[in-house]
Amino acid sequence: MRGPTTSLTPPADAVAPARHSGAPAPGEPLGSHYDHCFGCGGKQPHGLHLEIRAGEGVSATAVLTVREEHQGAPGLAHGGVLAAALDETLGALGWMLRTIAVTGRLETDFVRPVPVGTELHLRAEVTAVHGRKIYATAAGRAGGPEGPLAVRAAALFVAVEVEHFTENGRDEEIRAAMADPDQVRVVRAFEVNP
Ligand SMILES: CCCCCCCCCC(=O)SCCNC(=O)CCNC(=O)[C@H](O)C(C)(C)COP(=O)(O)OP(=O)(O)OC[C@H]1O[C@@H](n2cnc3c(N)ncnc32)[C@H](O)[C@@H]1OP(=O)(O)O
Repeated sequence: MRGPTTSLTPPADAVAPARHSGAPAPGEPLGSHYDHCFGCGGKQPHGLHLEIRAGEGVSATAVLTVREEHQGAPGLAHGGVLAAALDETLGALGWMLRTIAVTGRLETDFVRPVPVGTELHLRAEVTAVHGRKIYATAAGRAGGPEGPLAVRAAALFVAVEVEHFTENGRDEEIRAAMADPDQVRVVRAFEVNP
C-alpha cells in the first residue's frame, strides 16, 4: 500500500521526539484542553467526548464510541468524524511534548467501514521532529487495541506561538478561556509551555 506524501515523510535530518519530563505517566488521562472542544470537551454536547490518555514514549490513546449522531451512511460512521477523532488524538501529542502545535496536514486512510456502536481504539504517536514540524501517525482499531485496523492517518503538526489562538480566535471565546480561574485549564486551553 502506498505511503504518505513527501510532505509527510520526515527529512533525513529530523530528530527523534522527546517525551517531556512532566508528561503524565502512561495510562493517565490527559484531560480536556478546552471544555468546548469538539474532540474532547465535556461541555460540548455535539462533541466526540474523547478521553485521551498518555501512552508510552510520545504517544497517546483514546476510545471513540461511535454513536447514532456520528453516521454518514446508514448505520456507519461518517469519515469526517473518524478523521476528527484521529486529529484530536494526534493533537493531544502536543501535551506530551509540551509544545503548542496545530495540524498542518492530515492524510487519512479509511480501511474498513465502522458501524454505529463500535468502540474505536485510537493510538497516536510522534515519529520525528524537524524544527517547527512534528511528524506523527495514528491508527484506529475496531473493538479493542488489537482489533482490526479501521482507519489510519499520517500528519504534520506545526508548532505555533499562543498568539496563533489569541489573534485568530473569536474574541468572546478567547476572553472566556483566559478568564477561567483554573490556571491549569487556561494553560491547557492553549497548550502553553509551563
Ligand atoms: C490548544 C491546542 C490545540 C489543540 C487542538 C486539538 C485539535 C486537533 C488539532 C487541530 O485540529 S488544530 C486545527 C486545524 N489546524 C489549523 O487550523 C491550522 C491552520 N493553518 C495555519 O495556521 C498555518 O498554515 C500553519 C500554522 C499550519 C503554518 O503556517 P506558518 O506560517 O506558521 O508556517 P510556515 O508556512 O512558515 O511553515 C512552517 C513549516 O511547516 C511546513 N508546512 C506548513 N503547513 C504545511 C502543510 N499544510 N503541509 C505540509 N507542510 C506544511 C512548511 O513547509 C514549513 O516547512 P519548512 O520549515 O521545512 O520550510
